[in-house]
Amino acid sequence: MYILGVPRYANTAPLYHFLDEGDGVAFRYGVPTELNRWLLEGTVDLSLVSSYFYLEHADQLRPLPDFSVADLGPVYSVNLFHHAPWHKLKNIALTTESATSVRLLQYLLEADGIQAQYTPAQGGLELLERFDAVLLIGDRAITTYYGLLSIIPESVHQVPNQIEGIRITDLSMKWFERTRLPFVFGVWATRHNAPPPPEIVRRLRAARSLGLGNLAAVAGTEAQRLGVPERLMQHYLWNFRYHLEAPDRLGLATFAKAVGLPYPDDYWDV
Ligand SMILES: C=C(O[C@@H]1C=C(C(=O)O)C=C[C@H]1O)C(=O)O
Repeated sequence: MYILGVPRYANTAPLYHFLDEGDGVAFRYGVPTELNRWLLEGTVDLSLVSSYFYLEHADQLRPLPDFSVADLGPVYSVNLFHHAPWHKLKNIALTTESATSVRLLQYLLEADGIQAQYTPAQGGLELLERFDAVLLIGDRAITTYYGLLSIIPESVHQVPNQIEGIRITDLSMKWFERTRLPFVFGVWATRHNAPPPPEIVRRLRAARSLGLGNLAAVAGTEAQRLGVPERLMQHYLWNFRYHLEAPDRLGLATFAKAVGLPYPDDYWDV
């Protein structure tokens, strides 16, 4: 049985919604930090991994050439929630689900000359009683944001970045303001010694085509699962870049350089 590591997030549903288990393929669900670990351990064969984790373990992992969770500008689900202004942040609670966004946050703060203390913590906005800021990603970031919004704005230019004294800083937007590049949060990888079977990659690509071609159906399912309006989920999903195209690779290379890691530029030829 070939085991696929599947994220538990709405943001990857367009890739998996139309992918069937069976015919030699089984799913194992987890959050990015779990998937990262399982891929390295060998308990999954092909998986989404955090881009930062991939860069750190490029001696052992090689990505598919054309799969990513990336975006240009806002992502809406990698959010720092905080009361104090960005430049005053000292004491930050970090999601335990993410490798990439934790490193991205640290980079962005240090680039602005801010030295903060970081504490892994589980929870949501209640952590703001003990910390200056809390970093959330994925479904939790989306539902937390939605919980603060009293209306869904008509235009993206009306999405508030401060609600009832809580500031919402979108880390991908911050990255864009600094670099003018896309940000790659996740790639799909296998271990060096285990090339991806072409038939599986073909199935993944076919599922992605169906998912993106039928995005309203995918968004409908995910909106219901998370209890958010379909219109919000549709916009959230069509904003992603799922093909690791040249601008995304440039963004990834720039992130590697920013965090002092080599960028291998080495993908499976599949
Ligand atoms: C954009 C997101 O991307 C996810 C974030 C990841 C990370 O930060 O390590 C890894 C994979 C992505 O699916 C998100 O969950 O909000």
